[in-house]
Amino acid sequence: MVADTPEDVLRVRNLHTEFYTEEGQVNAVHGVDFTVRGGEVFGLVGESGSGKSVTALSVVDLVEDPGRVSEGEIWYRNADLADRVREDDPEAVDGDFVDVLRLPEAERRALRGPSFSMIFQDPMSSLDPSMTVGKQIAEAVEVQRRASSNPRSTRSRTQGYGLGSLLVDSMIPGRSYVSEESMERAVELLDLVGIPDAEDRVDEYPHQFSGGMLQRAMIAQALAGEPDVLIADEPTTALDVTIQAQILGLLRRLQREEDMSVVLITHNLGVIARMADRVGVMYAGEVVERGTLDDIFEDPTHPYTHGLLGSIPDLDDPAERLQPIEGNVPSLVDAEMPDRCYFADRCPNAMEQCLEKPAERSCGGSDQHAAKCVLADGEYDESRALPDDYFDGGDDE
Ligand SMILES: Nc1ncnc2c1ncn2[C@@H]1O[C@H](COP(=O)(O)OP(=O)(O)OP(=O)(O)O)[C@@H](O)[C@H]1O
Ligand code: NI
Repeated sequence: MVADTPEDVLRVRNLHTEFYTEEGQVNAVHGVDFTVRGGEVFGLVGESGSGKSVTALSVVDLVEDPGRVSEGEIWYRNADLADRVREDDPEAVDGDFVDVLRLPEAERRALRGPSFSMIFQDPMSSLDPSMTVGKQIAEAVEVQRRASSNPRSTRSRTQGYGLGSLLVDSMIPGRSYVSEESMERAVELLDLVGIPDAEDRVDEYPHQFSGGMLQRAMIAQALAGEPDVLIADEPTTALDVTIQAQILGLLRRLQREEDMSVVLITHNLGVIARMADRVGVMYAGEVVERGTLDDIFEDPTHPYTHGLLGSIPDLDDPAERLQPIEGNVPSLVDAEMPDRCYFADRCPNAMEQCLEKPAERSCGGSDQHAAKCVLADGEYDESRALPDDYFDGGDDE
């Protein structure tokens, strides 16, 4: 399938994910919109706590208690799935797209592997230390095989052959089953991700692998289901620079060769610059700016994006320049969230208009370039600037 303009694979709309804690409702993801196209790298960037991971976990249905997706739509393009679902729940289908948030639990879980797959900063969050690397990958292959052997049967899907239930099965001693074929595929996958002597290493345990090799093994496991979308959450943060570059190169190569979309989550704009086709910038649970790599790097609109890019030098204290933006990530506790632009108290360009919550506006430039900021379609007006001490002792600390 060759298309001139890549089609959307994922359309996330107005996503809200909240945690219900003793401190109150935490709005980790608060009205997030973004689109991922076929075969691209979509970068999600933002400071710690901005909601990148929770956004990703919401897509793959791994948000843990006390968290819950409370609102929004996650449209995933999959014609077969759309055909199957249409009859039972026409509301959940739009052309070839299915809103996965409306799928029954088991059906949703079954997407993990063949549709969406996720890798993390710590490979040991995905790998079991007590099982050989090869066997773990082979098991992930089995999941895919079972899924594709019966692609049109809603019934078999709803019985759930998600990775979770499979892992539970395999934990019963003697019950674990992987075919020779799957094991061979595991060797292929280890080879594909650049593990030398894959044939031998397939029988080794995770502790026999170096950090970089473990990361590769986790990627192999994530690829076993031949996912349409691979979500990589800070996949290289824990690695030294050389290995980091290798893993990023690997992800790029795989994304091209396997025609897979990658959602790359990082707080490192260097990684984004090197990898991403399009970018979403997150702040306080929102995507505050999105666009092509050029839009974001050459023509950033939101002062937060400027701040991340380091284009606002801190003249008062050069030592602080390593810290991207002054001030703290705001509280996401619902009751403490102000009814205005969440960035206004840190914004060098805050104006009276910013005391109202900004809607997303088009920035001009590429048609995908948009920002939740009054500067997207207006000029900075010094005469309406908020005084420097406006927020001191006000609704913020
Ligand atoms: N299990 C949880 N319980 C309560 N709050 C949570 C939980 N998980 C995440 N949050 C909240 O959700 C917000 C977003 O967290 P998230 O992990 O998505 O940030 P992030 O952008 O991925 O940051 P980092 O770069 O540090 O990984 C945080 O403010 C955090 O307090
Ligand atoms: Ni995170």
